[in-house]
Amino acid sequence: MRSLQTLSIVGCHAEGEVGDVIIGGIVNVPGKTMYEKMVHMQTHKDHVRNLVLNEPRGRLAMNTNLVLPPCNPEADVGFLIMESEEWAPMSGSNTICTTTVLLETGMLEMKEPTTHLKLDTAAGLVGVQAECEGGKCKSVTFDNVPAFVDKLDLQVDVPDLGTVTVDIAWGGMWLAICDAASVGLEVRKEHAKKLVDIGERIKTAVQKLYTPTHPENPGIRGVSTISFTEPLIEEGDRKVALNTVIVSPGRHDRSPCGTGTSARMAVLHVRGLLSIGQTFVHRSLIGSEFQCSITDTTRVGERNAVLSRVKGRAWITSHKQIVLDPEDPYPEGFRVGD
Ligand SMILES: O=C(O)[C@H]1NCC[C@@H]1O
Repeated sequence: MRSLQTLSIVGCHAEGEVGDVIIGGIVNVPGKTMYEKMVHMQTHKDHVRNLVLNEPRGRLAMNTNLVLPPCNPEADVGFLIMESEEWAPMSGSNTICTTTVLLETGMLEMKEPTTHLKLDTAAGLVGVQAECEGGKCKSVTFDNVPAFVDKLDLQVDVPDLGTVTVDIAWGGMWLAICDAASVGLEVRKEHAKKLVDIGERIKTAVQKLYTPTHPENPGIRGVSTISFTEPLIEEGDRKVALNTVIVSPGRHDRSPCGTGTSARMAVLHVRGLLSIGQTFVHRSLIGSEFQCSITDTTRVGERNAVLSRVKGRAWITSHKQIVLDPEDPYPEGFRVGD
């Protein structure tokens, strides 16, 4: 069969959030770093992201990862992350999916009971520890790039809503973090549509007001997602909280969101609510969990930052090939906004 593009993909989800993985069909991407490769794809090959994520091949609530040889000599493998509106520098659920696929397909050697890997991402090197048993990757723990607070209590005027207070933090992506109760909402499925609607409106207002910039890479700028949070509660010696992250153009992350979790841990640490080594469990809208902690503090440029560890699970859901017929009238797919 003739095809303008043939991509071999392993379907996967981490704690409910889809992170498919392209394991074949794209031979090389120019660039000396994963960040340069990401920018190359963004600039010259964004049609790949559209092809896999838009209808009729994709859908709004999913991501796709592209496995590549690493640039950093310390890394075992590199990967780029495609989300509905952007190429993300880093993503927690996608790290867990990509690791699971690499090990369960034999692309990288699985060592039981523990496989240690270093993944090269556009945001930096991410250390991964996979607990493996009987050929299954039972869980993936990753040491995220340093997370830090950019602004606490930023006041933003949101049309038809009023003044909303958010924290701005970096956890591999830039997030606005907002107490759900402060806008009259709760993190539960009954409020899912309202959370999306109000979340997108707050995020747009934040984007107009303020642009956070990564101190080590000025190309990484601007808030991508918003996390609505419920208060921290104590469960024995663990701290537990519910959150949901709204991913543009308007849907819930099904997982607790790894980048959001690291960003929230940075905020909790600065506010004196989470100390180094304490277990933090972050729950999603569907009740799935990441087990997390702060392992240490560090510096990023002039800022205090935390080293955060996040653990979650992923499952392979399919093996498929995506093709593009040269006569397909929608080579980049479409969205209808419903
Ligand atoms: O886990 C995360 O970091 C993410 N999940 C999908 C959107 C975010 O990248």
